[in-house]
Amino acid sequence: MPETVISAQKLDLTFETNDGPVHALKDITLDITEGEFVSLIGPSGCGKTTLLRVIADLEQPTGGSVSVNGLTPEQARLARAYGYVFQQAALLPWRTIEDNIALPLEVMGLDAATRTSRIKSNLELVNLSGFEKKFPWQLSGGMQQRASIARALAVEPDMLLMDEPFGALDEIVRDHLNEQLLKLWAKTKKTVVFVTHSIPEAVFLSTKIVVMSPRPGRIYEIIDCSALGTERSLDIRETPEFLKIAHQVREGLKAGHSYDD
Ligand SMILES: Nc1ncnc2c1ncn2[C@@H]1O[C@H](COP(=O)(O)OP(=O)(O)OP(=O)(O)O)[C@@H](O)[C@H]1O
Repeated sequence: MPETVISAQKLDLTFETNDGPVHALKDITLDITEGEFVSLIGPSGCGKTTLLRVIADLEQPTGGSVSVNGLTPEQARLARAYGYVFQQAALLPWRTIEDNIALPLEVMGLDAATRTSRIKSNLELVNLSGFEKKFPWQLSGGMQQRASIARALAVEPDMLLMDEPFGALDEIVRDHLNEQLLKLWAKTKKTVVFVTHSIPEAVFLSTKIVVMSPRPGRIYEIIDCSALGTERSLDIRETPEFLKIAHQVREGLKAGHSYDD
């Protein structure tokens, strides 16, 4: 049996703002097992990013609990259990690609030889070998995101937390990166938690889709995508199985949303 690596139990988070409390997460209970690819999907403001940030110890819940690899989020952060990839690549413009990837490795105190070998192997993984001496601005948006994925992987985390990493890219580049990410996931066997607004992206990538709804942010439905198998090419998007799951997600989003309006 695969192990549960992320477990959220009755998670609640209310932000106190000048306009009053904002109930960002309500009663979130979710288990993610090792090696799963889980997407969080839902309309703007339903708490996707907040949930990811709670897992990453960037926000503190006001109720309930989360464990990551059996640790508290803080312990898991200190143990570098996960790499975090943001919507914008967030690479330092004055550092080359290799120096950007080296940064967290320097913070970890790794020696130069280990740093060099991790930079090399992770740039290979994201098909960016040969670009180590370039600066971020010399790379396309898609390449910059691949570099930021390499940086996240270089610390050798068990899991990747990805907050709309391809949201700012055009659809053709996004399709390509989705295919590459799926290959990378198959190769590295990391557990991935992935925030997206895109139904096709969620269905294409995921083993499980968490449909969320807003005000307060909560889980409306969890949809299993294992019927699509793990070997997926973009052509799969034309198949009845794919369209059926996409329809189910769309219906879930509609139903979850209308609940409030
Ligand atoms: N630091 C904060 N202070 C106050 N309110 C916040 C804070 N962070 C998020 N919120 C509010 O919490 C709710 C959930 O926000 P969150 O960013 O998690 O949603 P989301 O589903 O990721 O949205 P999007 O798809 O637009 O990124 C929103 O109403 C948002 O305004």
